[in-house]
Amino acid sequence: MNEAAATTKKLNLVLFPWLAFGHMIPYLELAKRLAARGHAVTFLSTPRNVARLPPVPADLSPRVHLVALPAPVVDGLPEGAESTADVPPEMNELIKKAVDGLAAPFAAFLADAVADDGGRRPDWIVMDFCHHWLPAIAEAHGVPCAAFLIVQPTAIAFLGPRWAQAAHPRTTLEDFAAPPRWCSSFPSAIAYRRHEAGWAVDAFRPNASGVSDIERMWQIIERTRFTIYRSCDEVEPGVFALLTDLFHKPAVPAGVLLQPDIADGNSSSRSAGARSEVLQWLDRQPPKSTIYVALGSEAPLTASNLHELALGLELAGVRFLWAFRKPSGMSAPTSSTDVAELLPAGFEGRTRGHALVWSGWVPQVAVLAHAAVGAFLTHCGWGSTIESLVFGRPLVMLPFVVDQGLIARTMAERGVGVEVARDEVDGSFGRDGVAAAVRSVMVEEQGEVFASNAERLERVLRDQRRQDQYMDELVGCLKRYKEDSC
Ligand SMILES: O=c1ccn([C@@H]2O[C@H](COP(=O)(O)OP(=O)(O)O[C@H]3O[C@H](CO)[C@@H](O)[C@H](O)[C@H]3O)[C@@H](O)[C@H]2O)c(=O)[nH]1
Repeated sequence: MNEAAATTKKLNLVLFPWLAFGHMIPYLELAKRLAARGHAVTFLSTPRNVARLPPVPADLSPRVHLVALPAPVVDGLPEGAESTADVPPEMNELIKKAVDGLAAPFAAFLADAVADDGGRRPDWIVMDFCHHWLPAIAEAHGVPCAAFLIVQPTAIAFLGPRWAQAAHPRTTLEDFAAPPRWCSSFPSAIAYRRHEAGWAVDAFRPNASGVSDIERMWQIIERTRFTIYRSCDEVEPGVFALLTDLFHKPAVPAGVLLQPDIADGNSSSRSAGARSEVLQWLDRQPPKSTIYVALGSEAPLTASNLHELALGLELAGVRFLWAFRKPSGMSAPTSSTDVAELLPAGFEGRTRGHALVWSGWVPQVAVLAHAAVGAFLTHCGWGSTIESLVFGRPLVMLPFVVDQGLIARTMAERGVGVEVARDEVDGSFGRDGVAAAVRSVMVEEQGEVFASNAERLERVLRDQRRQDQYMDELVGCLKRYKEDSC
């Protein structure tokens, strides 16, 4: 193909995320950006997940095909459970078994697409961390694969490639509480705390799905041509060069993948009543007066953690909007009375007037875009952290599992927030620590430093031209690496 034809050629891509909405949504954002550049995308999942995805804008929908593979039956998985949102966190391994059960339907889908002479042959398959069986199927049909990982790139470097684990084996909590030798460019503070490191220890061990998470990820990175990440050098300077070096494969940024119209708070502030109720409450609060509190759905909070958090917010004496989730192991609150029962006695009465505890879905991006929000108390999921940075909201950080501790350390190093003080060994925290962290960001003088650092990063990340350039460069890689395997 000559150079001009290669530049204009439109690609046909298959995107296949992990069965979790925190993964499907950024994959859909990637799909939309590829479709906006004229490429065709087939988005694979299972029937209930496809039905629950947000709609694709009409101008892009002709080029984004949502395809539902039949959901496999997995022993122990409740009927209709097709994503991590449908099961308690301890059942996530069964969702991985469900992913593995998609190998045969995927093989049939690919054989059919490759055989089709109507132009459905994929140029690329882009997959998530857990589809370790997929590259072999794709190789048999001569279709190249790329990985798209939506956790923090710094955390992937910290967990390291296979050779690093062989050369410097890590098995204990202490091992993961120290900076790895292969990340000498990291600030020394970037490591798990002992109480968070159990997640990393477990990730290196085979789990109920039969394969460890790290083994899945290593195979994906090793057997694909390059790895795409949801981040950019402005957020994590130097990490892409480090990852390319560590894994001997190109590590390519996709940018922050935040929809500009949502980013401006438009589309998400209309529609469903529950959404607008939260935003209407924010409309009545003064500018930058309110801290938004949300700890994701996976945080292993205990009832006592929940009380200390509540009492800490009360003690801080600032306005707050709390996207309330029940601690795992308890049944989900269905009414405001249920929520009140999970909170300290009298809490709602004492905070009414300057706080809203909301147990339904919160339009988080629109909330973070709202002028009344001054900071975000977060579990440091990568999606939440990026959303906060794009709107220049400083962070009060309470990380628990996966990459969250490493994200918190990275953001503290960048000066955009502070962690809630915790016991180093058991991870417990108290109301005084919560109140001190909230006040240091929302009330005290040093809060201005966090806010101005966050605003500086916001300005850089809102440069849409730069973000578009990341996507154009990614498309360039898809074209280049299709011809020359790397
Ligand atoms: O009421 C809600 C609840 C969630 N969200 C959205 O849901 C996403 C949550 O994503 P994230 O912050 O990444 O949280 P989790 O899904 O809990 O995070 C898991 O996945 C992340 C990768 O995305 C990892 O970094 C985390 O460690 C892991 O726990 C965000 O886009 C939120 O805006 C809402 O809009 N409203």
